[in-house]
Amino acid sequence: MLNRLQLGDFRNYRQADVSLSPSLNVILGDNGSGKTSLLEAIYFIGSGGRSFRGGRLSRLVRDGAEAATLYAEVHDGESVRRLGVRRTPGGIDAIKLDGATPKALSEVATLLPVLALHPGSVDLVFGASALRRRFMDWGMFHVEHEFMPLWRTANAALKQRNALLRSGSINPRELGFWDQQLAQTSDRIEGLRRSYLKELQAGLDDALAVLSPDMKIRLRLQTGRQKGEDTLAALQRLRQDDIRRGFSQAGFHRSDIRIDIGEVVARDRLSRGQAKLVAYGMVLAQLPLIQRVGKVCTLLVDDLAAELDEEHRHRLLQYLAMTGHQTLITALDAPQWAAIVNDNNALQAIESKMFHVEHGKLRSLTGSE
Ligand SMILES: Nc1ncnc2c1ncn2[C@@H]1O[C@H](COP(=O)(O)OP(=O)(O)OP(=O)(O)O)[C@@H](O)[C@H]1O
Repeated sequence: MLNRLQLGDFRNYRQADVSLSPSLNVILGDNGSGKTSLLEAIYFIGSGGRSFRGGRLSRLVRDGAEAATLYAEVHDGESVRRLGVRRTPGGIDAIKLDGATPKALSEVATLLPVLALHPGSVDLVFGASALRRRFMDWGMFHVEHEFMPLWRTANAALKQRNALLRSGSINPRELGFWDQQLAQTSDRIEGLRRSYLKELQAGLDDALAVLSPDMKIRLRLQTGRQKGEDTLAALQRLRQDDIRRGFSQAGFHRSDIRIDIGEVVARDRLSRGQAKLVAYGMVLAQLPLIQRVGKVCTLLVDDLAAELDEEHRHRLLQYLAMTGHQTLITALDAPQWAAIVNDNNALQAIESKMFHVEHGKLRSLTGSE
């Protein structure tokens, strides 16, 4: 979990230094004050340099500044690790972990597992398949040791096969070799994803039992292949079409999570509000899986009041109070937060910290920092 975060020239923050509670952290501030940016900084560190809101990453650097700097003290269960990152508008140009220099921020992404519930989360239901693939692969990356090396091998095979398809002079034996490589690694990834989705389903059932007890959602891996066909057979069936298009149409990179409600595809049936609950449920379903391998997640919850009605906000907070993961949650002001917490005894019992942010200046309302 994240103990301490320092920011320099990140979005509208010139400087910030914050010591976080291991349980609940409430960030209060008006619209445009810097609440989301704080969550975004944490997500950036934990996700290997991504943002959960769209837009160009070059905009993370404060206007007029040369580079944004982020420094985090992360408790990884055994000791405190110190991570520093510098990002210029052009990209990350320095990383330090306990004095050493990792090659990429993604190399240290196991350090701080972060999940976010935010206005874009609903895209897990309505958005493109790539988002759902990334979502399940994120979980496997944290819980399944074999996954990352396997994914890298599969990705290399995919690149080689695609390059060959586009080369204009295709040696059938060489293509056959890459078919085998891509098919073998894809089938193994598919096996891991199927097991992962089974566990995720159990977590989703638990989360929805609190969030929206009447909603029964089923998750299944969708491969896009014909019934009874394995990846190698699909690659061979699609070979001529792949050559014409210049890319591979079967493999690990085409899987998707099919989300059903009853017998219907959820995105064709659910309202936007219901889809948000499903998406939140899916994100929360990752928490127990991460916990099982001895890790603690940092959960970022942005703009809850704008996202859910009162009843579902209440239910979500009830669930969060049960999870025991480090949470940061934003709200406009103390009365709004009080209304959100309302009579939630479980939440009131949690040791929390409260912060206020105004024009990129953060101050603690509970501690001495
Ligand atoms: N690169 C940048 N340099 C300076 N300011 C920036 C930069 N990028 C965004 N901002 C500004 O930072 C401010 C904080 O934005 P942020 O999204 O964190 O606000 P927020 O408190 O979450 O607001 P809301 O409640 O409206 O969601 C905004 O005024 C935004 O215009």
